Amino acid sequence: MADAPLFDRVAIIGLGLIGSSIARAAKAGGLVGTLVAVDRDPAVRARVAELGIADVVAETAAEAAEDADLVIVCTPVGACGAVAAEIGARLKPGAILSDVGSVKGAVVRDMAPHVPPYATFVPAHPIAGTEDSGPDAGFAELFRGRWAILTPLSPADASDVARLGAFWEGMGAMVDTMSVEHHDLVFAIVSHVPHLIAYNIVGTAADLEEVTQQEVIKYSASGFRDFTRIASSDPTMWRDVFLNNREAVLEVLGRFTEDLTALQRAIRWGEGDALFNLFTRTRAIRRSIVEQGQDTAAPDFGRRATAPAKD
Ligand SMILES: NC(=O)c1ccc[n+]([C@@H]2O[C@H](COP(=O)([O-])OP(=O)(O)OC[C@H]3O[C@@H](n4cnc5c(N)ncnc54)[C@H](O)[C@@H]3O)[C@@H](O)[C@H]2O)c1
Ligand SMILES: O=C(O)C(=O)C[C@]1(C(=O)O)C=C[C@@H](O)C=C1
Repeated sequence: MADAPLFDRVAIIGLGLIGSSIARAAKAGGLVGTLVAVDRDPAVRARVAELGIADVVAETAAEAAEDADLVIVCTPVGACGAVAAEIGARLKPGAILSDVGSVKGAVVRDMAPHVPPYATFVPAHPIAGTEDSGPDAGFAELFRGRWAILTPLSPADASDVARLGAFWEGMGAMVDTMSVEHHDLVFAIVSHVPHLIAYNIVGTAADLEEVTQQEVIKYSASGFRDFTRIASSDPTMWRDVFLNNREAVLEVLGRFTEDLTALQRAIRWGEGDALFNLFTRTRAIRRSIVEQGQDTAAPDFGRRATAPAKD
C-alpha cells in the first residue's frame, strides 16, 4: 500500500512560478491528498484549471484556506499581509500557514498578527527560481537539490517546522533553518543586491547614448547577457523585495559602494595588484560554489528538454 500523503489538504494561494511549481512537485511526490489552488487573477485560475495542476480551483483565498492542513501563500511579498488578513479567521485548528517570500522580516510583520493561536505560522523561502513568472513557468523539478530556508518563530513550533521541512524535502529540497533577521541579511547579499546590480547595469547600458540599442542587443553574447537574464525578472516581485528588505539592502549597498570606489581608485591609479588580488579571490569563490554543485542559477532539469531555451 502506498504511503499516506504528508498533508490531506493543501491550499496554495498565488499560482505563479513558485506556487505552480509547488503544486506540480507536491502532486508528483504524492505529498498531498487534495490540492486547492487560488489566485486573484481570473486568467491564472482558468489556466491552472486547464493545466490540471490542482484538484480544486477556488474562487477566493478564504474559501481555499478553509479545511486545509497546510496553506502556502505564494504571492509577491507586498500582498502577503492582505492575504493573511483574509484567511486568518478561516484557518482550521492545527493548520500550518507558510509562505515562500524572498524577504522574511516584513512578511512576518504583516502576516503574523492575523494568525489565530490554534494555527502555526512557519515562514519559508525556497532558494530556487528563474526569471520567468506565471503558472506556465513552473515545473516540478524546480526545488530539486536547492535549499529551502525555514525561519521558525518559536521553539514551540518544532513539530510543525519538522512537518513543513519534510514537505520541502519531499519536493527534493534541502532544508535549513535560520532567524528571520539573519535570513534578510544573507539574502540581501546573495540575491537582492545582485539583482539590483543587474537591473542597474542593464538600465545604464540602455541609457548610454553613444552605444545604440542595436549594439547592446548585437554584442550581448558576453557577461552582459547573464545580467540581462537576471534583469528580466518580475518587476512586481522585485519592487516588493526592495521595499520590504530596505535596511539590509541599504546596509549591503553601503559596503558595495565603498568597495566599488576602491576599485575605481585602483583603475585610476593603475594599481594592478589590487585588481589582480581581488579577481583571484573571487575566482576561488566561484570555484568553491561549483564544487558544491550550486553553480546553476536557473536549473534546467526536464524543462529545457521539452521547451526550447529562450536565450
Ligand atoms: N521568482 C523567483 O525566483 C522566486 C524564488 C523564491 C521565492 N520567490 C517568492 O515567491 C513569491 C511568488 O513569486 P513568483 O515568482 O511565483 O511570482 P509570480 O508573479 O510568478 O506569481 C505570483 C502570483 O500571485 C498572484 N497574486 C498576487 N497578489 C495576490 C493576492 N492578493 N491573492 C492571490 N494571488 C495573488 C498573481 O496573480 C500571480 O499569479 C514572491 O513572494 C517571491 O518573493 C520567488
Ligand atoms: O535563478 C534566478 O533567476 C533567481 O534569481 C533565483 C533567486 C536567487 O536570487 O537565487 C531569486 C530570488 C529568490 O528569492 C530565490 C532565488
